[in-house]
Amino acid sequence: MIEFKEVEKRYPNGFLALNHINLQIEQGEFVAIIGLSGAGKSTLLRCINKMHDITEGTLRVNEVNVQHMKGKGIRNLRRNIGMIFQSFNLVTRVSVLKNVLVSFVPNMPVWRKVLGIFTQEEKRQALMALDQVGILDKAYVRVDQLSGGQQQRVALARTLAQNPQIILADEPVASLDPVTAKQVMDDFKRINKQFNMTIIINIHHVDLALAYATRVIGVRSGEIVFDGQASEITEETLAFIYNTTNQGRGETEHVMEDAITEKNSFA
Ligand SMILES: Nc1ncnc2c1ncn2[C@@H]1O[C@H](COP(=O)(O)OP(=O)(O)OP(=O)(O)O)[C@@H](O)[C@H]1O
Repeated sequence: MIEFKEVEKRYPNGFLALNHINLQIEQGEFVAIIGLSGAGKSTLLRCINKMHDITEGTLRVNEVNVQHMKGKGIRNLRRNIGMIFQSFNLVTRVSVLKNVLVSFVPNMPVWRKVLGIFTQEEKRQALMALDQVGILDKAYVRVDQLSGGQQQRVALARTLAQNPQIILADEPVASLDPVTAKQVMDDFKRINKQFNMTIIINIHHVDLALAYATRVIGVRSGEIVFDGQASEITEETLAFIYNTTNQGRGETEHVMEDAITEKNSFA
């Protein structure tokens, strides 16, 4: 379980990116985090695996307090939490299989790391992970010869080989075409069901969020303004999350007004 209690994240420059975050995510949930650009989605996600440190409150992952973790504790936390990025983060000049085998490196003795030697069991696990995302036939192909969707699947296989309980995905389909994006979301859904892995995705495509996630968290200006089932989301809720109602004046409106004022001052 992931548990935020009154969490705040203030960046070193003083900017308050997260405020009053109270959240419990149970093992096996499929959660989509939505909100405007700059709302705090990535910050929220990256606090979970300690890529960012929270500045107030408590954050626990499987009952363990994350903010006091150091060295080995952080490595153990990250072994249990896979992370997927929009940019795939693969080594493109080497084979798909080598990229997946890298997931075993944190557990390897130094001499094996230096020599890049992997056991038969590690190779078997890496190939199984590739099979789970449907690209086993690409195992010996160089990553730069794959499409964007295939590369994201390699990234997913690398995370799966690590056998985590939780997968955090930061805009995993943002750079993919709609059909490929759907295929990658299908992979996430299948993995979520098959292995009861918790999946938490930051996503700009609201239609995909509603179609795939069972729970949706709406973030606006660093605060959670919606937390519920995807089926509960209405047009009004979305307008509120995305700040397009009369309830709040969005930054866009200010910018538009400033632009009009500026234009008139030149008239
Ligand atoms: N290192 C940093 N120092 C100061 N402010 C930061 C830092 N990183 C992010 N921010 C600010 O924190 C806010 C939240 O950023 P974050 O990246 O979490 O938003 P987001 O909702 O993920 O946006 P996007 O959808 O564009 O990725 C933004 O206003 C951003 O400018």
